[in-house]
Amino acid sequence: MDMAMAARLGPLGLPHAALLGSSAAASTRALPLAPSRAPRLPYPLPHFPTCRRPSSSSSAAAYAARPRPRRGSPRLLAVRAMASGNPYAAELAAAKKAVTLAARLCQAVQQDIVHSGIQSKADKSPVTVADYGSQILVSLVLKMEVSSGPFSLVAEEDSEELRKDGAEEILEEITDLVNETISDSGSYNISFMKEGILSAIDDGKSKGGPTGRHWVLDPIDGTKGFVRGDQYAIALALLDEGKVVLGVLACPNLPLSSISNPNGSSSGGQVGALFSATIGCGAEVESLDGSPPQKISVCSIDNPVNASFFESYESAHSMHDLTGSIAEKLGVLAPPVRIDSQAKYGALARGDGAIYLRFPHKGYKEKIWDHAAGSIVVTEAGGIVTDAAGNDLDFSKGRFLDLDTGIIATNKQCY
Ligand SMILES: Nc1ncnc2c1ncn2[C@@H]1O[C@H](COP(=O)(O)O)[C@@H](O)[C@H]1OP(=O)(O)O
Ligand SMILES: [Mg+2]
Repeated sequence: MDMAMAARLGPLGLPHAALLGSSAAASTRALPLAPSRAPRLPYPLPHFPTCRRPSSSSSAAAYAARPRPRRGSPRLLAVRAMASGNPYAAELAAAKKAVTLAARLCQAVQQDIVHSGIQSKADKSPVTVADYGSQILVSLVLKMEVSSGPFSLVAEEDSEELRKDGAEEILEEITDLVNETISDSGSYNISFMKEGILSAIDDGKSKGGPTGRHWVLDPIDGTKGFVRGDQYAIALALLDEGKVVLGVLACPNLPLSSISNPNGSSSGGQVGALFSATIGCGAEVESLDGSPPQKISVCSIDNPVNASFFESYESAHSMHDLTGSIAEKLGVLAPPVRIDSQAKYGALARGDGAIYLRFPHKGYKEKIWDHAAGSIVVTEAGGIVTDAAGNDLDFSKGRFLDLDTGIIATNKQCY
């Protein structure tokens, strides 16, 4: 970086040199573990038939007549979208449905990991199952719910490992878990064979780019937090002509009430938050169990002395010494709040804290699925998300973000 650039004031009113400079230690406040919830699915699961369409006419009639939640057809949803003035309302409804289903699958697996103590062993297969399972569910639900135009999904996983010899058992587990989650939800009378499961994963191979529409998915953002039994998110966004136009963040372990005061819960300790935002329509939060959405906005703190700031729980993901130093220069007095995943963007968007600082170690390339959903949730809540040089994040360049300076999210007063 040249001296002229370093001398210019950057985000947070600091010179760029201060944003990219060196260290100061800081004490931390980590978000306490979310209260555990009873698993909704056993794991590992018993094996189910891979196709469960009812065969006899009487069981078919009973199956068809079972109580199911009401949902609109894609055409009806599109009409509602136009009527409500939100041109992406159908996509938003589909996105919420997709991540809610994926969150159920992930919660079941996380409960099993935590209860069995698997996280202390080298066996990563439960995480793998949840990662793939989440991506498959989101891919399948989007394809079933959003019928207009070609389907493009930029997502983290592909099926290469699952197609290798020796992966049959884990593929069967994933297939069963996906089918069981769909069946339990009561939303669809359908189940999938292994080939359908593999191709749903591979739908996520899109390269994205500046033209057309692309869904962007991190099936489990914050894998480390997921394995620890802590925070993680299912993050889904929609790009239209290179811009993020919609984002949803399912945060199954995030308290519904503010985490700025972990002892002062106002919603009975309920966990499981679903953040959503559509361009020009603001941001909302609702419970993953289906409470009505409520508008959210970033906090109005204008003096960093009164601010708290978020950063990665993992020091391998963001340089804690650098962020500590930036916070010190800003005059922030509170210790950092360290939590995993894009749950940080959600918490910032509803005003739980004022600043999120992310400075990965040199050489790390940020992927678009790690910021697309979170950034629109924050900007639609009235906040700002830029790189450390003050540039907007550019999601139109393919699977990676073209930046190497770190990311800052905050409200307009502190920026
Ligand atoms: N070395 C790294 N530096 C920065 N981020 C990383 C690194 N390794 C993985 N990540 C990603 O950082 C994100 C989590 O960041 P945070 O620390 O804010 O929770 C995840 O997307 C995680 O990937 P993954 O989604 O595979 O877990
Ligand atoms: Mg991620």
